[in-house]
Amino acid sequence: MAPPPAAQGMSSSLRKSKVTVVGSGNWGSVASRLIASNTLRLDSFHDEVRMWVYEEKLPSGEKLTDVINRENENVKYLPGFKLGKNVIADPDLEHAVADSDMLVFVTPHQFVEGICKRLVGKVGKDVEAISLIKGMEVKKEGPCMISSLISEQLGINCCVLMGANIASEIAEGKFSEATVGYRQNRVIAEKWVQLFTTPYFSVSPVQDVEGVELCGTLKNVVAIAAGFVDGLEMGNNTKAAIMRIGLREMKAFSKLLFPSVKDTTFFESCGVADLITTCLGGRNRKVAEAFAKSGGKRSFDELEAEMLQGQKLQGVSTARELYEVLSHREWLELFPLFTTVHEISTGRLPPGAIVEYSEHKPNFSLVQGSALYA
Ligand SMILES: NC(=O)C1=CN([C@@H]2O[C@H](COP(=O)(O)OP(=O)(O)OC[C@H]3O[C@@H](n4cnc5c(N)ncnc54)[C@H](O)[C@@H]3O)[C@@H](O)[C@H]2O)C=CC1
Ligand SMILES: O=C(CO)COP(=O)(O)O
Repeated sequence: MAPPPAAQGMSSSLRKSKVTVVGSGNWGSVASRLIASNTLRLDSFHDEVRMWVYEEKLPSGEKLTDVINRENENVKYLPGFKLGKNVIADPDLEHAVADSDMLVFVTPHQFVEGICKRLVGKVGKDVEAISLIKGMEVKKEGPCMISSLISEQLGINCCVLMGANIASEIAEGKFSEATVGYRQNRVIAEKWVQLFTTPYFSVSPVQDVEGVELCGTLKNVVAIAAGFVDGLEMGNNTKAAIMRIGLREMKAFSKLLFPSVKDTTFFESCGVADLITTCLGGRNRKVAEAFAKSGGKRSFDELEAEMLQGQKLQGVSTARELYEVLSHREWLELFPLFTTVHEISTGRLPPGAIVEYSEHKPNFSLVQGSALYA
């Protein structure tokens, strides 16, 4: 008879686990740095951390991977911070994950499916994964969370880590919290907590993968709305109103999609705290502010390329994906803020519509018997 999940976790924890980080952007680099400080300290992990790099040429003509391995620094996505000598950058995806027991996925969400396709059959079934990726995919069958995509394509378990985690602040060692969402195996969740926790990075496990991941995903759409408000100089009260309405839509949408999502998850770092930090200091907010200042005349793609130097926004594409789900299920009227963000981002409405539209009360009767907005 197979041992119970807890016992499986115990026996695997006796071996040293090898960790690979799949992704090397701004958060990917900071996550690698956090992890590498812990694998050196903790006996249960191999010291070396592999970091898969989507290879690119720098203006100097050198390959990014070569420079990272020479300087021990991701000069493009996290300049000014050493990663730790035990971080090895690897441009070969299949090689980077070979022999790893623990995979940390941290790329912009639009690239995950392609990455997973390349990894099918290359990852053992007992490998554990965690996704730090905020976003979702929309399939014919409906929305698919990134952790499910990883799990289904690779046939492995996948937890999530989300939270109020602006990467540059964590790189500077400023105190932050994060939430690990897990499905059943608490032992595995604790192992991820151990791998990420430092004196300035406090991680708590919550048994609610979908709730944690939807919080991280949906707050990026609210941050776009907050950026519009900033660009139009509407003030703090309006921004707070947008955040409140946004949080309410986040909770309602999450529970419609997954009734198992817990109310308490919205009070964890992944919930209200991430919403606040992203609406105050995130990239989605910043670019949306510039979009509104331009009166919607400059496109998000253009502003992203100009302002973020290779870093990627997730909020605009998530708003589009969300809109697809909402219109397919005839839920558009239930989620006026989410809907309006997409309509403004695509130029169908002017930035000022963010307030005119999102203050409308949703039509509760559309969801029969639901106490979603109670
Ligand atoms: N940066 C932050 O403060 C935080 C980011 N996140 C989330 O982490 C995830 C990853 O974001 P970051 O690490 O910040 O990335 P980033 O936005 O800084 O960098 C973009 C990354 O995408 C890579 N890339 C470009 N084209 C690619 C392709 N065709 N295939 C694969 N990779 C490609 C680039 O090489 C680079 O590593 C996102 O879902 C984001 O929402 C979560 C918390 C904080
Ligand atoms: O997710 C984040 C903070 O937790 C980062 O948000 P941005 O992508 O808007 O910078």
